[in-house]
Formats: sequence, structure tokens, C-alpha cells
Amino acid sequence: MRLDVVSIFPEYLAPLDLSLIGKARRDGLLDLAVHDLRDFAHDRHRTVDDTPYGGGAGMVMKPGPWAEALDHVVTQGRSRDNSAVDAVPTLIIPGPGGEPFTQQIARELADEPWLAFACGRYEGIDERVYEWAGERMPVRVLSLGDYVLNGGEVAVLAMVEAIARLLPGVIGNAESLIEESHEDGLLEYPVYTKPAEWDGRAVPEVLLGGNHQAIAKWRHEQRIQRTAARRPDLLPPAAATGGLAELEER
Ligand SMILES: CN1CCC[C@H](Cn2ccc3ccc(-c4n[nH]c(N)c4C#N)cc32)C1
Repeated sequence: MRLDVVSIFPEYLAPLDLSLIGKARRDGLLDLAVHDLRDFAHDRHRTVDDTPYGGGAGMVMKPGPWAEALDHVVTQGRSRDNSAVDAVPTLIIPGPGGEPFTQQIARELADEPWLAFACGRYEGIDERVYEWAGERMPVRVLSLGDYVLNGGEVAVLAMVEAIARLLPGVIGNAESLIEESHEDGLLEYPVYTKPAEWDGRAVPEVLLGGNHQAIAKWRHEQRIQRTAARRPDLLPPAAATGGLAELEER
């Protein structure tokens, strides 16, 4: 998968050099390029923002640098590995007003060959950039959650990790992707490791016995109970109002 990220804070994306994502890049599973938006602002101060038409607090990101930067991403990307002459990325623009980013969307985006991310700052990006980009490539405006950040970089870090970990070979043990929260509608089960007793607290006996069928049953029950307690909204209506028995039979 090819990934391009445009930001005025490219160093914010440095964590993508670390851990499993960094290894995936070194293994050639991910081809990531980070671009500084200010490289596409040509005045002496490399200005990327200006005051909002209609007044109001804060500054808005100018359309010109964004159009130049995204044009560069597409043009350079096509030459990066002899892509089709008309190849374009799916452009993800994080924003608090976007469609909620979910595991389902992460799975959809993990099937895309090329993603580009536009990290806004200030009060956001001039609306005409969304229109301009939408005429050239698929655009999705996605939100990390119902709270306000100062820019898109943190959202991109989270989205890239959620997407990249689904790619074959990125997570060493693909089994880790099964039964995890949000993968099949239930939260993950509790996990334990040595010592068997710590701080006067014992590991549940069933996990020490080696009866794999009993362990699987216990873990499934724990997932249902944990989901009912913390995220009843994820359960089918009947189960969310107490009817857990039917779910536990599954
Ligand atoms: C007061 N203003 C309101 C509009 C947004 C301004 C800050 N900002 C500028 C660009 C930008 C990109 C994403 C997010 C963001 N916030 N919360 C989320 N879940 C996001 C996501 N994805 C926030 C952003 C602050």
C-alpha cells in the first residue's frame, strides 16, 4: 500500500517510523511519503493560512498550497512505482464534522492500493479544496471521534495504524486480529499473564487448566458481559436489555 500525508507539521508523523508500522515500511509492505504543505507556499513567509471570509475567530488554510501539494502527491505517486498513468489515491481529510472512522471503514480502506491524507490545522481547510479534490479523486471526510483536536495529524496517526495493521504481514500473528474489539461486534476478552497470583489476585482458574473448549466458552462469555457493561449500544436490542443468554449460546 502506498500512503501520502500532507501536513504543516511533518515531524508529527515521525511515530510512523516506529514499531510495527516502521517495520512494515522497512519490509516494503508500506510505502509512506510525508509532504510539508509549506513547500507549496511560495511567498517569502511560506504562508498557508489567512483570515476567514465572513469574519470569525482563527485562520483558514488557503486553497492554493493545498491544490499544489495534492497535485504533487498524484504526479509524484504515479511515478513512484510505475502506476497507471491515471492512478489516483483515495483522499482522506480528517475533521470533527466527518463520518465516524470505524473498524469497518479501516477494513474498507485497507483494500485500497493508495491513500492520501490531508492534515488540516487552524479552523480548517478552504471548502473549495474539498470540491477541487473531489473532481480529481475519491474524497472521504472522516472523524476520529466526537471531540475536537487542534489538527488532523493525530487522527492520521490513528487511522494509518488502524488500516496498516490489517494488511497481510504487518501484524506477525494474524490470529491477533480475530476476536478483538469491534472486529465482530463484541469487545475483547480480558487477558492475563504470569504470575498466576499477583497482589493477592488470582488468574481465573479456567485459564490455567488447558481445557481449550472451556477457555473459549469463558472468553466468549466475558466478551458478551464486557460489551453489555461498557458498550450496550454494540449489542442487538434484545441482548442490550438483558437477554444475554441467546448471545452466549453462539
Ligand atoms: C475550533 N475548530 C473547529 C474545527 C476544527 C479545528 C481544528 N482542526 C483543524 C483541522 C482538523 C482536523 C481534524 C480535527 C478533529 N477534531 N476532532 C476530531 N475527531 C478530528 C478528526 N479527525 C480538528 C481539526 C478547531
